[in-house]
Amino acid sequence: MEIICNQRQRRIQFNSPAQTTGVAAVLVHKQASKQREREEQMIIIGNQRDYTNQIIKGIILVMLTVGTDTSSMTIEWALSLLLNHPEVLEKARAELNAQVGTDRLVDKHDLSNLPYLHNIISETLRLYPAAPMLVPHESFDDCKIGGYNIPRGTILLVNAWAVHRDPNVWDDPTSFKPERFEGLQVQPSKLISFGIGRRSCLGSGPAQRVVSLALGSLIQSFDWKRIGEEEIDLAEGTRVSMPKAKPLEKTCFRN
Ligand code: HEM
Repeated sequence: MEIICNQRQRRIQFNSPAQTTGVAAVLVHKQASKQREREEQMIIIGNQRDYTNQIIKGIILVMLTVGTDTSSMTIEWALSLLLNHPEVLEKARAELNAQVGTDRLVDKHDLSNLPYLHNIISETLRLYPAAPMLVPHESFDDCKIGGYNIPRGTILLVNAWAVHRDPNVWDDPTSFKPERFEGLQVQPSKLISFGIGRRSCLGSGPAQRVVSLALGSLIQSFDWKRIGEEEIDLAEGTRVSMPKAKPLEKTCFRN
């Protein structure tokens, strides 16, 4: 991260062609123009906060860390669920074959035609939210939640995992049923894998697209009939080892 920031700064210093795509480039570029204006090492956004080198690096590191584990974990859970629900996998494959065909991998233009794939991802995020307790929030005023008086300044955790498995909210909550989302506009307060409100996940749109593309390509590429063997083929001759599908409930939270 240090290297990226320094390199961007050097480019600006030596008047290299401005590259203003990518978060690092945009932030460092803004910093440099303000720097020239104010001859200081900081930029002020909204007169509220100084964005120093350290803060820029922090922002980028947070984006990288919160964006990678969450997405890869969701893809892993989705694969695991598909391995244990071959009928769902077959339906997803049929949708991909019909909408994308078999001579190329899914791309971003296909995503709007793949509702069942989206339902699989929603159902995966419902059963295995990557952030089961979201992130801690602090009440900025006295308030009442579920009949409890919460004083201002209390750290609050939201148990998304429990909301997603609440039988008062979902039918047959512990079963993996992507069909439950068919033709359904889910209330935002029911499916809160990306949080809710002003501090909800900034990357929810891109994250859903990335997960859809990765999962769709995997479904297309795997030689699914051979699951259970020690190794299976991915597209273009890559081989990966593949453990036999195990019952999921042994590895996750319990109600
Ligand atoms: C499946 C993938 C992801 C899941 C499940 C997820 C989930 C979440 C959750 C639960 C929160 C906290 C919301 C709250 O407490 O109300 C959050 C915040 C955040 N997420 Fe994600 N996230 C994902 C991917 C990403 C990606 C790809 C990025 C960006 C590259 C990203 C950027 C952020 C940021 C910046 C915040 C903080 C927002 C704020 O505090 O205002 N996330 N995410």
